[in-house]
Amino acid sequence: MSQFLSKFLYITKGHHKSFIGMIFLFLFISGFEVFGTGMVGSFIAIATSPNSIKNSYWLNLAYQQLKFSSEQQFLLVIGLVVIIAFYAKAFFSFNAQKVVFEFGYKLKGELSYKLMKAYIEAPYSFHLRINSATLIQNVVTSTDQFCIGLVMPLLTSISNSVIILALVLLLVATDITALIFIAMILLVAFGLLHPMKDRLARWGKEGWQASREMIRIMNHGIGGLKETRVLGCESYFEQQMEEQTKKYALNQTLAAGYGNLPRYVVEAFMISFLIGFTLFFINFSQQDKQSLTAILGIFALASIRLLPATGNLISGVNVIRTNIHALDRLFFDFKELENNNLAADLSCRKCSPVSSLTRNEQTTYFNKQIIIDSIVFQYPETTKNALDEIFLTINKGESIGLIGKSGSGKTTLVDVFLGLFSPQSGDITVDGISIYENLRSWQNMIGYVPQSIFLIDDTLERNIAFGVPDRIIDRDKLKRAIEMAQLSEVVEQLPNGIETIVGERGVLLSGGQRQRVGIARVLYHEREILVFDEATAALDNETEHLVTEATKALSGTRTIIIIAHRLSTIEHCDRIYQIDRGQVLRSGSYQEVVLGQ
Ligand SMILES: Nc1ncnc2c1ncn2[C@@H]1O[C@H](COP(=O)(O)OP(=O)(O)OP(=O)(O)O)[C@@H](O)[C@H]1O
Repeated sequence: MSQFLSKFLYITKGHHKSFIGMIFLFLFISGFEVFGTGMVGSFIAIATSPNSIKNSYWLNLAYQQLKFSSEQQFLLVIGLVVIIAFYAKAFFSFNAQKVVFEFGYKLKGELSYKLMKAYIEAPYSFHLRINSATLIQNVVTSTDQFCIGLVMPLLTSISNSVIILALVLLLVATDITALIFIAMILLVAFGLLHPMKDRLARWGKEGWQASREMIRIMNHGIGGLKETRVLGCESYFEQQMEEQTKKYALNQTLAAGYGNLPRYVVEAFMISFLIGFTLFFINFSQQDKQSLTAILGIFALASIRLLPATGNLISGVNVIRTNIHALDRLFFDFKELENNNLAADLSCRKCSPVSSLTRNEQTTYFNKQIIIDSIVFQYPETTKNALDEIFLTINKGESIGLIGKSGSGKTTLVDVFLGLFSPQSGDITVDGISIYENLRSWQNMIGYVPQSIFLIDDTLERNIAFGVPDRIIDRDKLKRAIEMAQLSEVVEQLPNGIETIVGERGVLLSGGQRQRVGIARVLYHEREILVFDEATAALDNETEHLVTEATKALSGTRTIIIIAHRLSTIEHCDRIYQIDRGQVLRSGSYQEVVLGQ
């Protein structure tokens, strides 16, 4: 319980005051509820026997003090008080419900946003370990389950508990025998809950896992649709999906179905109690039948209210148990990301906070030379260094070619250079200043064209001016970038020019066209240092020639680093580094390194 509480308080940081406010609101409403219910008992008692005014201390006091002239008049006023109390209760309950919904959905929105922000800003290494299906599942479903399946039921359960407690007190004040019966019923009801606790949590968790698997299977089957179709392995994914949908349906059915079981049992118990109590009263109590009518009046009404409140409380607790895994998931991710960021900051030796800098601000200046100085980098859970004291120098305006066998460390070197991985030792300096002093500023100088270009399902224009709001897209810059990336002809042929939607991951474009969009993107963003990771791999010979010409034209004005498999694309480079097992094997001009002259 204390663990639940500490996790809950951690996730709902900043909302604790609203929680306390709502609890007070529930207390206030239950006051109306109990007062109204108590008055109904008195109303029935006076209606059936006007003498009961004299038998009750409070009724008699009110009757005398307010100077009523007749019992009918008193009954009329009590009736009106009951009606007003219930209308007021209905009004406040409706608004309290609204407050609960507003709070729950607002919290869901906030958590989804916070989680997305935490994921997108998480160290790159975090994303190498976690499947994107889990992230989507957490942002969309786990936040839903936490807010709608845990926070809201928790609030309504608190409200129901307050009502139950108040009604029980009212019943106990009416007749002490009731205390024993009520205590027994509640004990049995909660006793029924206990053995189901772990099962409900398990069903909830397995249902969640099945829905995460469903997203993963969709990603795999549809994401690789071409391969799926050509290999004819649709049934493989269909079967996997069928398995998971069945698992999901089974677990959800069990959780939802058994979650309601105690409610029905309590209902049956309550009726047994009413009948049992009446029989007990008739046979053993010394009081007259009229007081039985009055007592039963209160009990019947209290039961009408007590029943749903108890049923709702039990269902609420069960819903919470089913969704408790969402609390664990969110807590785990928020904590892990917090620790990761802390660790990243610490391992980033001289790192200063970078978030205050926007993407175009720059405090790093590059006039002479970049030195990659004895960088050592090892991937987590591996024993070998992917980069082993690698040393490179890059002068401003130079074009550098990186070559080497597959697995030699070229991509890792570029990832460290881009600031995605923090090295275990060594440094990267720009004119003598470490890039780790302000990583964001360093990244603001770099444009990157990866092996596989990520295109959003949007217009060509938004894909090139990636991440720039429409209203500040610079059309001249866009036109220049399109021309330089040899895309003008492609744009002319597209049905809506730069307004053409390129489809998910750019499926409406050819591989070479996608690459050129990636190149146009870095050119649009006018970064000083350009990194091409096998950017020409998907180009046909003619386009490759055109793009190489374009990059060649940038030589001297930009500093360029190219990882190339086709040696012809780096012929024009000022210097070639041959990488082998995370170290520089050879360096020099194209003639020296590639041709061995
Ligand atoms: N996420 C990772 N976790 C563990 N090891 C990795 C990871 N990524 C790469 N490696 C390993 O690091 C080494 C260098 O890989 P890298 O991708 O940098 O090579 P590369 O020269 O770019 O290869 P290629 O030309 O095939 O792209 C390889 O041994 C590879 O297996």
